[in-house]
Amino acid sequence: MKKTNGKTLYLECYSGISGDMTVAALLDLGADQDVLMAGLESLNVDGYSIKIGRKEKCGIDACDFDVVLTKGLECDWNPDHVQDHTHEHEHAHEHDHEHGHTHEHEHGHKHEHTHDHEHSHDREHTHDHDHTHDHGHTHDHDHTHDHDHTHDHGHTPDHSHRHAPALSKNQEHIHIHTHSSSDHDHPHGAPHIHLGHHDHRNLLDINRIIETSSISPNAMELAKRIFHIVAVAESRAHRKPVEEVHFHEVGAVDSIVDIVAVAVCLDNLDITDVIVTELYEGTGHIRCQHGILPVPVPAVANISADHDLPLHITSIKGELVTPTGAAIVAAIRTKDSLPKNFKIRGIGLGAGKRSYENSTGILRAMIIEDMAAAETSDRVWVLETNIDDCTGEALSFCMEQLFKGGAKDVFYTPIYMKKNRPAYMLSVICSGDMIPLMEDIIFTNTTSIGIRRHEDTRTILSREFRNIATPYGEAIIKVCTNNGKQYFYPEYDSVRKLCSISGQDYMTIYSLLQQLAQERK
Ligand SMILES: O=C([S-])c1cc(C(=O)S)c[n+]([C@@H]2O[C@H](COP(=O)(O)O)[C@@H](O)[C@H]2O)c1
Ligand code: NI
Repeated sequence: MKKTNGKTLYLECYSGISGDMTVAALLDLGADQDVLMAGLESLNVDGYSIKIGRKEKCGIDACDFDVVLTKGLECDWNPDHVQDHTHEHEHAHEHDHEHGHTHEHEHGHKHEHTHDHEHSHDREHTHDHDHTHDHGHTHDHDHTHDHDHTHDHGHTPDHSHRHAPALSKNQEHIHIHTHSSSDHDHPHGAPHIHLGHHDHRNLLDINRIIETSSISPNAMELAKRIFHIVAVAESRAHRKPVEEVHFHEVGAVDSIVDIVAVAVCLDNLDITDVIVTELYEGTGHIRCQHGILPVPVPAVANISADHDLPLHITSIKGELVTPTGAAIVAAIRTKDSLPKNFKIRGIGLGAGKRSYENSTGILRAMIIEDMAAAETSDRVWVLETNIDDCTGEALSFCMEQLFKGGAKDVFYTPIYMKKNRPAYMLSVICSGDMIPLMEDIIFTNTTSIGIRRHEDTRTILSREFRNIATPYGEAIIKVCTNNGKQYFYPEYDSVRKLCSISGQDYMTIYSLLQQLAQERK
C-alpha cells in the first residue's frame, strides 16, 4: 500500500544520476545500513560484495556505494593470469560498458576499475564483447552472451591496463559485506540465484528475485516499478515485447542491487514525496554491449519521453544519466517544483564513479519541509459501529487488522446499549478509498452487522520522525510543527526500550529525549 504523510525528498541531479549515486546519497541521508544489508541478503543473489565508504569529489566529502562483483568474471581473471603477469598488475581494465561498479577478482589482489575509458591494449584479440583482456590463456567465459570471444592473447609490456587498488586513499570503508553461496543461509526457501555479471534475465526473472526477498511491500513494489520502467524503455529501443526484453547490463547483479537498495533506503527513510531537478546529461557517444550509443542513451531518452523528465544537455562528453538513474527518477518523482519556502532537515551526498570537468560528480539529496504545509487540514472518513456481543480478544484482533490495513486511527469507547448492556463503540478514521477494506475487516472480525459512516475535516500539524542518538542507544522522536514552533514527542517504544537499557524511570527518559531533540534541532 502506498504510504502518505512521509518526508519530502529533493534530488539535485546537476551531475546526472545513476543507481549507485542514489543509494550513496540516501545512505548519507541516514537510511539504515543494517536494514539495507538485510534486504539485500534476502534477495538470495550472490557473487558480489558491498562497499560503503567516503570519497572526495572536487574536495567535497561524499558517500560512496560500490557493488563489487566477485563472480561471473572468471573469464577475465583466473589464477593462470597471475603466472603470466610479470609486471605487478599495474593495469586497469578498460571495459567499454559504463557501469559504476568494481570487480574483485579472486587471484590474490583486488582492483577497481571505473568503466568510462576506452580500450587501448596493444593486444591481438578479436573480441566483439565490449571488454577485452590480454592474457596468455584461453578464456572460459561463463556468461551467456552470444558474442564470439576469440581471445588471441600474448602479453606485451606496453598494455595500458592498470590495476588500481580497490580503494582510493580517501575512501574509508564502513561496511563490507560479501555474498557468496557458502556464507549465508537463505531464509525464504527461495531458490538460490547465481547471477554472473553477464547472465541474461527477463522481467519475470527479476520480479521473482524481488518477490522472494523479505524487503517491505513498499520497497518491493517500488523496485519492480523501476525495473518495469527500464524494461519498457529497452523494449522500445530493441523493438521487442516487454516480456521478451532480456536484461543485459541492467539485469546484472549490480543493477539488481542498486535498484533494490534505492527502494529499501527510500522506504526506510519514509519518503513519500520526491521533487527532482532537471536531469543534467552529457553529450556525444558511449560504448556499451550494443556497441556505440548516443548520449542520452536510447533507454534514457525513452524514459525521459515516457515520463516527462526534463533533460538539460551540458557540453560534458559522456553519460551523466544512466537508464537506472532515469528509471529511479521516473518511478519516484511526485512533484515538479520546490515549495516557495522550505527548510532543509537533512542532506546526503552520493559520489559518482566518474569524474568530468565542470561537474562535481555528486548527487545531492535533501529532506525538506515545506513551511506553508506545516499546518494543514484534510478530509477523512469516520466509521462507527456499536458492539455488545463480541469478546475483548476479537475486538483487539480487529483493531490490529484495521491498523495493518491502513487506518489512520482506531479506538474503542465504552458505551451502554439497549437492555443495559455494557458495550463498545468501534471508531475508525480512514481515507475515502479505504472504506471498503475497513468495513470488510470489521464485518469479518467482529459481530457487527452495520456500520455508520460520515466524512469529516480535521486540522493536522506537519510531523516527521527523527532518529536521535542517546547515551543508551537510538531513539525515535515525532517532531510536530505549529506556527513555525517545533514540538518533540518521543515515541513510546523508544522510551520503553531506553528505560529497560538504562534502568531509569519513564519520565526521566522522556524528558532526556525531549531535551536531546531540542538541542539537535
Ligand atoms: O545493455 C543494454 S541493453 C544497454 C542498453 C542501453 C540503452 O540505452 S538501450 C544502455 N546501456 C548502458 O549500459 C550501462 C549500464 O546502465 P545502468 O543503468 O545499468 O547503470 C549504461 O552505460 C547504459 O547506458 C546498456
Ligand atoms: Ni539496451
